Amino acid sequence: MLRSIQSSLRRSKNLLPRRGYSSDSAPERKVAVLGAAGGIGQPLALLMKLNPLVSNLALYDIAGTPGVAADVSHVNTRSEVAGYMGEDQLVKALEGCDVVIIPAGVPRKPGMTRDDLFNINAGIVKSLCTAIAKYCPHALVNMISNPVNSTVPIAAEVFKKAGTYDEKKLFGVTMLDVVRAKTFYAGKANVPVEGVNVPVVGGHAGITILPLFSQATPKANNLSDEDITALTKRTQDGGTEVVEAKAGKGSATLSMAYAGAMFADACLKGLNGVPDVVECSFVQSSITELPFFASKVRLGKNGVEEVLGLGPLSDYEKQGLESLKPELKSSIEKGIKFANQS
Ligand SMILES: NC(=O)C1=CN([C@@H]2O[C@H](COP(=O)(O)OP(=O)(O)OC[C@H]3O[C@@H](n4cnc5c(N)ncnc54)[C@H](O)[C@@H]3O)[C@@H](O)[C@H]2O)C=CC1
Ligand SMILES: O=C([O-])CC(=O)C(=O)O
Repeated sequence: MLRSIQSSLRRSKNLLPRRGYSSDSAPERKVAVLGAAGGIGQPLALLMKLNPLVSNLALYDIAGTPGVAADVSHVNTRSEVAGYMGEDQLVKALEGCDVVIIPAGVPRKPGMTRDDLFNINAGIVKSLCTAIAKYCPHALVNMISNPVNSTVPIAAEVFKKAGTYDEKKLFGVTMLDVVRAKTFYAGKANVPVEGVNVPVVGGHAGITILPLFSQATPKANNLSDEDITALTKRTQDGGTEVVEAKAGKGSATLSMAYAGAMFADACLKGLNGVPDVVECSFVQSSITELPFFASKVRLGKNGVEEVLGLGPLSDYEKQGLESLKPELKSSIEKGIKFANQS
């Protein structure tokens, strides 16, 4: 069973190392999941337990982690698993971490925007990042908690205040937008999804999510302008599609855990010196006038090695880019303001 999960993950996109070393020679890497007992946290914990690049897996939450950790720890893979519960144990969870993944916070219910989560999640992210600055200031931080367009700027401000900010080490996880764009494109273009690539830029909410289908590979000649508009809208509304289908029981958890595990795996590969690891992420950026922006990023031994440019855009995408800027700008400013006044 494990073999078949691992080989299907390997087939789907190299969650396991491709080259350079086997799991026996992979360096020690500690990964923490903060919010590990939640809807995303639990399957993400399992997927990180399946990743042979991880040697220590720390599962932290305000409640429920002993059970999740005991359960996941029985899986016969490389990493040692430990559960930590409550603020007193946060230091132990964070000490020595190479990568910290944060899916802590409340999810949406039907009718809510991601920004409606700000009031609760901003405080959670702020306090977790304060602890990260103290106990593992050099870790790569993978921010999943929404609204990502604001929680990443909050994290940056907290780290700046603590004197530990390194823009190469802070990532908003927008991988689920890429996962969705690939799936929807493959379905519409009728091509095998395994070989599909679609960059998604901008941010992670509604129209700030801008999939660049003009750059999708393999090229599909069977898609009309209407198809591209529909694919764009479906990618932008993918989160809402799941929120509505779950009808009050939360938002995407399983697909998010998959996307989060893929992104953390890319970060670990970069840290380990695997060349040419490129994924989309919401990072500090100068490719537009906005201080944070999602785009393709090359990952390396220090985190972000290079923020890649947008590449050629279609007229439709150029329009989308201009339309998203005011909303993204105000979400970024909201995060910065919160971090500095509270
Ligand atoms: N970036 C993205 O693409 C996506 C982001 N999300 C976001 O991820 C977040 C989590 O979603 P779910 O796992 O579905 O929610 P959930 O409610 O199932 O789980 C959240 C977990 O966070 C924990 N938590 C709350 N405060 C905490 C704190 N101070 N320290 C540690 N843990 C804490 C809770 O105890 C709970 O176990 C939400 O904000 C959601 O909007 C969800 C899907 C996609
Ligand atoms: O839609 C939500 O609230 C959760 C999320 O960010 C996503 O699924 O993309």
